[in-house]
Amino acid sequence: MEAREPVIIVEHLYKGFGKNKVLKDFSLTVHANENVVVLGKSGSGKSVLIKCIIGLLKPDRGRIKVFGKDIPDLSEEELDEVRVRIGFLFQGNALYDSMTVRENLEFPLRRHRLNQTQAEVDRLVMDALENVGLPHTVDMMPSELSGGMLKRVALARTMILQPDIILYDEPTTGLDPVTAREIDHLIVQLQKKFHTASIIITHDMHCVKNTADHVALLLDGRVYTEGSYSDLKNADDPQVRQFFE
Ligand SMILES: Nc1ncnc2c1ncn2[C@@H]1O[C@H](COP(=O)(O)OP(=O)(O)OP(=O)(O)O)[C@@H](O)[C@H]1O
Repeated sequence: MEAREPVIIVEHLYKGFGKNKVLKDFSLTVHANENVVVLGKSGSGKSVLIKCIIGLLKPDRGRIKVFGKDIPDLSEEELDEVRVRIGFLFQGNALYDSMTVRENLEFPLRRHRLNQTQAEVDRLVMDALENVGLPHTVDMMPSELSGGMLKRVALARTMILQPDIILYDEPTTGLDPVTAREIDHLIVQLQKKFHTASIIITHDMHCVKNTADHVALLLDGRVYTEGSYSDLKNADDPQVRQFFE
């Protein structure tokens, strides 16, 4: 993809549940090869935003375009074609406990690309694990891995279909500070290597500092302010400052 090509465009998005108006005139653009952090408090609507982007929730109003396609207008088949190009790193990793690391990584391949030989599958699994520095864990069970290793394996599984977009849901939550910084580093490393566009949902300010090309602060359902990490860090506005204290 061209470096500055917009891959996700959200315009004037409104989404509520009854009286609970969660997103109100929310707009955001993510370009190819760009890490955009959406910074917001718990319950501010970050997950609702992600679900609208991947077409799991229909907006009440507004436009969402991914790879130039109007998401709310797509059929389920068309949505599946878009979703294959979007990787998702879940907060809880979503690995299958009863499967080995290898089987967990093979899972998306078997689901989406049915005509690969076993040798090709093996190579893709090992490449994906090498990208996250864990080739030696291939025959281990998730229960044998630390929290940081589980996150890396989950990221390898997300990357195995070579997505153009990765959506990270609080990638460093629950990790110790050293491991959290390793995950930040890995996010940036993978972005540089594969030129993916990402939305990183977090309220970990170290993660913001280390990964963000652009930060959007979600407050009261809309982008309250946006800019670089240092733009936000140097802001005098108390609504922005609270995230740094
Ligand atoms: N399917 C739904 N039906 C009704 N209300 C919902 C639904 N999904 C989300 N909400 C409401 O939308 C609001 C925002 O929820 P959301 O999960 O997006 O928050 P969040 O910013 O991701 O929070 P957290 O950081 O705690 O995960 C909450 O008030 C939640 O109760």
